[in-house]
Amino acid sequence: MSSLIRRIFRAYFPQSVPKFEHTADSKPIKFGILGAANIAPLALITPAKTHPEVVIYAVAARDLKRAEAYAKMYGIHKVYGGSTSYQELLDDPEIEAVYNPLPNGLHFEWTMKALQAGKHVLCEKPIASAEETRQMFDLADKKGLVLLEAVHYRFHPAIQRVKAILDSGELGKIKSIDAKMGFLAGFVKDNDIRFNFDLAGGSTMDLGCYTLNCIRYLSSSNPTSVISATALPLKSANIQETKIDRAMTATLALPDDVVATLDTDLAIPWTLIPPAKSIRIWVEVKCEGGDLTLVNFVLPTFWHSIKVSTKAGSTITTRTEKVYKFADVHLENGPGDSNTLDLGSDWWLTYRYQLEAFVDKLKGRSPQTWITREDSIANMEWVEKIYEKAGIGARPVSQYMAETH
Ligand SMILES: NC(=O)C1=CN([C@@H]2O[C@H](COP(=O)(O)OP(=O)(O)OC[C@H]3O[C@@H](n4cnc5c(N)ncnc54)[C@H](OP(=O)(O)O)[C@@H]3O)[C@@H](O)[C@H]2O)C=CC1
Ligand SMILES: O=C1OC[C@@H](O)[C@H](O)[C@H]1O
Repeated sequence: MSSLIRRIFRAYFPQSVPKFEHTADSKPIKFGILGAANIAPLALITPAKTHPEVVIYAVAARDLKRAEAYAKMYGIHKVYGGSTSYQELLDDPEIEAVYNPLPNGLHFEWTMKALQAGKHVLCEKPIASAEETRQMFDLADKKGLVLLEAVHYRFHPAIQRVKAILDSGELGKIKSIDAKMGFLAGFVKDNDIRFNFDLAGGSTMDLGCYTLNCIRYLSSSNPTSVISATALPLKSANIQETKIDRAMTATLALPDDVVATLDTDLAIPWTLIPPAKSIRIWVEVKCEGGDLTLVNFVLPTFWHSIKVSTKAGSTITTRTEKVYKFADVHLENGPGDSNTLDLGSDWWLTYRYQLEAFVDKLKGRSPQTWITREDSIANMEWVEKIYEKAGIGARPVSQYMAETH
């Protein structure tokens, strides 16, 4: 328990760990944030405090007062406010990298504009439609800029350890993968961007992008078909949006007779949750020689558990692993540099590992993990196929006519 509290404390109050000071020579990368977004403190501002090569330099918000209050609260030097503030931030020559945590439906427009302005971009998940994603990476490539979809959980050693166990053959061939992510009702409010169809909301976009990504990552494959997909609409007195999937259940066929299911829910009814399942963020892989379950694959820093059961005849042997930093992990032929084992601390959030990789890429170093263009595009293709199969259609694409040169 004490290490749980210590991890959470250090993750949220990185001032408590040995500090570094930026010097005139250190020339940190100046980041600008588009929007005074709820997620930015956890996903970038706090992780940046322990990265010696990063400074969160500016924030833009549609309302100046909101931008000012946000900047004050998080110690951000420069503020842009008002209806033209996002573009003004992009035009700031001091800024080298832009974090785009806008609603999903605005990712395409503002990432394209950021790339046009010559900025590297860390764009929140789910990145955009598959076709838009292609255009975003084409432009990034053309401009020689870094673009990364913030699929943060993939940068953490816990999921990489799970992948290494599966790839090692210890459990034999994969038969099925079941990935779930959901929140109890009330966590997401009716007016949240996640329940707004025009802003490309829905649980498959918000949570399904993780579960699908996890299925694709652990199986090292893309689905071959969507066998079934059922969307549950949001039943709310305030929202009559039938195209918003409060919840989605989909079954996917994968190569080699692997079957996967994903389950997402932005408002799980309280009565349906037995206490043991109250953390509804897990992936379970059944193999010919045993099973593996990772509980809390998305935010493993706080707490997670990797349970591995191997079968030998009628004997089942079970062990539990926890992997908070790379030094804890056995990654045979693991990805990235040979100094992987030195990377990270047990309190590093997935976002801190992700920031390390983003900066490494930007500096021309070799990141420990990367989410490739192909990975981002394939994930969105299958999100769209799930929506089509469920009969509620893919999310609307942006009306923004991008300059692509
Ligand atoms: N990586 C992760 O773990 C997480 C990722 N996310 C992703 O981050 C993104 C933002 O999520 P979250 O921080 O919860 O979102 P917020 O509700 O905080 O919205 C983000 C910003 O969007 C801006 N915005 C611009 N136009 C609109 C509009 N028409 N309606 C509403 N907001 C608008 C607002 O900017 P302004 O301040 O200028 O008004 C707001 O600050 C999403 O893509 C989500 O999927 C979210 C949570 C976790
Ligand atoms: O990690 C997350 O948890 C909460 C979700 O609603 C959010 O969008 C997601 O990225």
